[in-house]
Amino acid sequence: MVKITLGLPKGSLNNIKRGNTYQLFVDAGYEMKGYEPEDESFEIQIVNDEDIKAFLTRPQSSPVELNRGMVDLAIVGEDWVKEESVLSDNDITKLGDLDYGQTRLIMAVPNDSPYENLTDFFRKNKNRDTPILCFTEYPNLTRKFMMQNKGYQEIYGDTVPLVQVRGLKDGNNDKVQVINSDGATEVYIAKGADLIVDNTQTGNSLKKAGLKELETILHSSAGLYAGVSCTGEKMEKAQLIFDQLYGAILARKYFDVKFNINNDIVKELTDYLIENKLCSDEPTINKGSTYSQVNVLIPKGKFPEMLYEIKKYGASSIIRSDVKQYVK
Ligand SMILES: Nc1ncnc2c1ncn2[C@@H]1O[C@H](COP(=O)(O)OP(=O)(O)OP(=O)(O)O)[C@@H](O)[C@H]1O
Ligand SMILES: O=P(O)(O)OC[C@H]1O[C@H](OP(=O)(O)OP(=O)(O)O)[C@H](O)[C@@H]1O
Repeated sequence: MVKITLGLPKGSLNNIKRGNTYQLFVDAGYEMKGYEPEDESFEIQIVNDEDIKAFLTRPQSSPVELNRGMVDLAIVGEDWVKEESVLSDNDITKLGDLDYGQTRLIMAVPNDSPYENLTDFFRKNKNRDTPILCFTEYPNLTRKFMMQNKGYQEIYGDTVPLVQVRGLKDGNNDKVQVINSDGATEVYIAKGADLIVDNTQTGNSLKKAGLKELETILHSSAGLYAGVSCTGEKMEKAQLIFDQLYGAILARKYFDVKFNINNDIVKELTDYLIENKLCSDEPTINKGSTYSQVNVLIPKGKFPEMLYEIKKYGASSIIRSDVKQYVK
């Protein structure tokens, strides 16, 4: 089988508190070396799947690498895929969402600012002499968002805010400037910026910096994305990897429950479980001489309700286990 190259994220998406990609792979049945959080190596070994060649990648670099065929597949936040594709179409295909790394990209100002939203901000700053400064790691999305704003259009028409990425400048409206930040973005307000655009998750960083949200630009979470070089057999393999990862994600939401019930009550109980969606398709029944063992897969949140009800049917020897994989 052909080898597939996979970019695995460093930073927040491999942080035990924020988005533990390493644990996801372990839960999905992959044996990994060199990707333990805070002890990552540049090359990562997936010991029990030699068809995958994995590299540690900064999420903000993954879209470029996917677009240029440097990696076939990558786990990356949707925010970075969108930041990369603002100016031109890309050939990145989303295989699916992985249900972690949830953040919002927001625009923020100091807590004591008088602005209600970005339109209000532009209107109230209409006559100032100095340029409006906005710092962000996402200059493309920020500029696009500003240009779509009603207040911006009223004052600056279809001019393009100046974007500066280090020495490189682009745009024709130097009254509104979007400047690239490489991190610790919220601190720029204390240093004189008017606006920042940054990710928020718990809201702690904004609170610490004394900032409030003015606008939400987008919601993001981690996903598995395929690049231009991921075709044919590689795409088939990519799909299998997604199914395996998603199986582990789905499994986290379910319990595997077994219990014994008198044979006389099996029919009534089966109807109850199916009607109340307390099993996937139907309960598995293992019939004995007097008692049957019933086995169901149920969403975790439904367990207390089910326990209460099956006790009324006389259930005994109730066993609840975690599920490692659930591929529907
Ligand atoms: N606090 C957070 N919680 C969960 N996910 C986050 C958080 N901050 C950023 N992310 C997501 O993690 C991905 C990586 O973010 P990004 O590379 O900007 O920062 P980082 O994790 O600090 O990495 P680095 O230290 O390499 O800059 C992005 O897709 C982003 O949406
Ligand atoms: O809402 P919160 O839970 O506080 O998370 C949001 C913070 O997390 C990220 O920063 P990170 O800590 O990765 O550092 P950075 O700003 O240097 O990228 C992001 O850029 C925010 O600053």
